[in-house]
Amino acid sequence: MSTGKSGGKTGGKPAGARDMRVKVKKAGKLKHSSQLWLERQLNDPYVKRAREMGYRSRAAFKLEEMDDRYKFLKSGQRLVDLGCAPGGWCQIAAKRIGLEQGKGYIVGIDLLAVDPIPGVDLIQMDFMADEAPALLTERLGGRADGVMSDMAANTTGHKKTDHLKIIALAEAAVEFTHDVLAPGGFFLAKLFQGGESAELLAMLKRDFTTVRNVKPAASRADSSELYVLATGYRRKNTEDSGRDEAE
Ligand SMILES: C[S@@+](CC[C@H](N)C(=O)[O-])C[C@H]1O[C@@H](n2cnc3c(N)ncnc32)[C@H](O)[C@@H]1O
Repeated sequence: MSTGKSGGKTGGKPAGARDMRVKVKKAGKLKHSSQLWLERQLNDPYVKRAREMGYRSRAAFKLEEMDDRYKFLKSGQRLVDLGCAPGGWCQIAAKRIGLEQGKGYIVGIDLLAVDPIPGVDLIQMDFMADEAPALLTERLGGRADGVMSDMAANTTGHKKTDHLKIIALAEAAVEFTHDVLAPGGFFLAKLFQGGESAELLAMLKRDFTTVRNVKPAASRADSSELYVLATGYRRKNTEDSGRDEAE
């Protein structure tokens, strides 16, 4: 397993960013944590850059940067985006697979409503709902070339609980991936550093040619957020294996 630190200092600035910190005065009923959040947003060069470039989230830069480095997004791919709101990853992926030129397909799912993105098929639903995997599979109408998950459950502030919640989401994403991914496909998911990831990573190493941990520069340095990128899917899909056994 290699840890791909994609260039530069993690949580650094995008090219061309200037220093001019904004401080938020304690206003009325604003809680201290909200004040800090607002201050961080106002001073975050990626937030500013995302606004300038018309990206819906600073997360867009994470996908852009990971793909610049590992080149897993390709023209004409069929992709699933789990936890897609507000749509930054969909925007980047759409450009890179040529969606506006009629190439490829993206289906995204989120608990939250997402404003339409040209060509992207959007579903508002809990991915953990029993019917979600079947609905996504039906919309895909065939194998996927990549499954991406940036899903993050609301944090409780309790580190261990938060880690277990994100692992549960990632495990469900892996299970779904086994049902839909085409041979050679990729899986990209958000994880957080912590003990429980080891088993998940071992599972992925069995089924993919290459498994990497990636911390893009746009991922805040003070966060334990980490992505796992698995490429070269080599396991037979559950559906196909079942068919083989029956034959
Ligand atoms: C960090 S945001 C994703 C940002 C997105 N990649 C972008 O570029 O705009 C995480 C998303 O995961 C979604 N999410 C968390 N749990 C989910 C679940 N069980 N089903 C569907 N979406 C979920 C949240 O609603 C949230 O919008």
